[in-house]
Amino acid sequence: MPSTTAAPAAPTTPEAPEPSESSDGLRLLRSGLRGSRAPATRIAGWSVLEAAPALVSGWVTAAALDRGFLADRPVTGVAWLALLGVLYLVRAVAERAMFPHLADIVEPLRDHLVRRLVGATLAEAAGRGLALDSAGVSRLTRQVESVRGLVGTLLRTARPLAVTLLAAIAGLATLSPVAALLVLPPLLVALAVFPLSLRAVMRRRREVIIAEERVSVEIGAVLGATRDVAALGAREHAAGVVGAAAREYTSAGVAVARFGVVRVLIVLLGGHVPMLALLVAGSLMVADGGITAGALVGAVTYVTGHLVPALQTLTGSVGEYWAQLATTLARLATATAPAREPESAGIEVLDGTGLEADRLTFGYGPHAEPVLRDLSLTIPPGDHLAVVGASGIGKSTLASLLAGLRTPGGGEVRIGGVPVGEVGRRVRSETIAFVPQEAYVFAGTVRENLCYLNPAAEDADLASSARALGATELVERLGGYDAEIDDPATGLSSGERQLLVLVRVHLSPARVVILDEATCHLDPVAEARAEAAFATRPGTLVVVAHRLASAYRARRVLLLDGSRAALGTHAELLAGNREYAGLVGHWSPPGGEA
Ligand SMILES: Nc1ncnc2c1ncn2[C@@H]1O[C@H](COP(=O)(O)OP(=O)(O)OP(=O)(O)O)[C@@H](O)[C@H]1O
Repeated sequence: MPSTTAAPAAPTTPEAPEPSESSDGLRLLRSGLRGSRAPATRIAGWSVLEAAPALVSGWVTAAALDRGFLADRPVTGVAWLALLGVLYLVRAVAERAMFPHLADIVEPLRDHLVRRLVGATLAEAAGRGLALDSAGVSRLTRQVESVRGLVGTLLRTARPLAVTLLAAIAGLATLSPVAALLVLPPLLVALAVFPLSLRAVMRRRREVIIAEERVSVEIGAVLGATRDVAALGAREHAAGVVGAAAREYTSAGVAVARFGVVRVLIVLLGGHVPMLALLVAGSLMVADGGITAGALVGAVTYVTGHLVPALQTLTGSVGEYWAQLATTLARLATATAPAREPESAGIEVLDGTGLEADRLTFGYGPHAEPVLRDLSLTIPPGDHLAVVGASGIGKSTLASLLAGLRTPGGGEVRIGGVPVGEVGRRVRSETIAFVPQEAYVFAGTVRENLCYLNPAAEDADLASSARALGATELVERLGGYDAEIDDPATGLSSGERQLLVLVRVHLSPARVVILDEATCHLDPVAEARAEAAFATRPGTLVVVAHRLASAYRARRVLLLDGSRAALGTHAELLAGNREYAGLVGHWSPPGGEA
């Protein structure tokens, strides 16, 4: 996908999903389950067989007692119980038969989420002109795996639980309506209270998950800055930051544990109170002949064998799984949502495209040593500047600051006299094209790829840009402008992808082009041709150079050297700057390019 510019990336601090995010999560789940009707119907069919023991267990127990053991016919009693045994075998077969259909729901869901996630991440990288956040993708892919696992687990626990509850209630109501009247009211109240309590429990469980993440983020930040922590004597500060996160985690865990009492109350109300009512009122009714002893024991079987365990599972593991699922889905929904335009559009008209860096300071992290410190620089419209310096000195960082992709810690970057962060996103992306080393070509036609930043481009413009970049042969080899590029990752070499992206940017309206090692996979001749094509195109060219030739070709060279910077022509720097002369010497081994 194209490389262009946009607003700086927001920090990714974990936050509790808002209710709207939760419903976004549910919508995401629904969209992932949309094609699952057929396996769901098959699972429902097997669930009927699975429900058989829960449905008839009370009936069979009552018959075994009334017609068998209590009527002095033990063989009949055993035969009834044997029938129950057979039904449990049937249930085992049904559960086994269901597994492939569960996979038919869970695996397409996973594929759907991964597709959404990768698509959104690519679109984000293309829209912001930033390198692909592969660490973020892999973190979110783990969350997709966790959704897949949780949905599978819920299908294996919550589904049979619902089936058992319904079957046991139906069995009890038909076995003894009187016993059902004793059991159902408190059970239904408990079932009605459960969703209300679940919201509160879920909120607390989410807080635990978020607090846990915060602990790992803080530990990661401290571990990543151990040298700075030691150098600045900030051990106590670091310990305090991690300690605060750990305390937050502990208190969130304690709050969840306290809420465990609600779970006990629901099981007590829905399971044990009916049980007590059955034992007290039922024994009186047996004495009166209102209910047989077998039916009473059958009713007790429904309560102890099915309803109490179902309530325990519902308030325990199912609630836990659901809380985790809702949290993870909300995160994924946020991560896969299409990027929203900022409310305020920013400045819409630029008075010129001159770039100014004014006392620019930037460090990765609030306590990290700045990569750039107090750097001032003016790049007039039409300039051709090469940025050079040792590896890791901050060339790419400067390039992304100039493009407005990062927010400086101090100072500012202006374009046309306006702080680059205040320029509207559309205007900025039309004015500045930032081309990173990683070239994004998306699946689609050659034309769609080349015209992404200039959809109105005519064939003549396309041909002219392709010719200027030396990409005509590549376009022909791909089958022309309307040929499909099915698999850019494997069907094109890195150099070919870079060439296509360079044509795309050459064709764009951008009047400031920043090439951040965007030609590193081209051979020196192709690279020279590409730079010449941009240098002769109207506008400003900034090249983060990885070969001496780029500096040699540029009108001016900026040498970054730790906290200092030197600016001049290649010849001026070579004559007057020892570091630059050293860099040129390092760059130009005997017989090497220059
Ligand atoms: N996202 C990041 N988080 C933390 N540190 C970073 C990040 N990106 C770069 N750095 C560090 O900032 C410093 C400057 O990096 P930068 O990529 O700007 O250097 P560079 O001069 O472009 O290097 P190279 O020539 O190797 O590409 C390096 O020490 C690098 O490790």
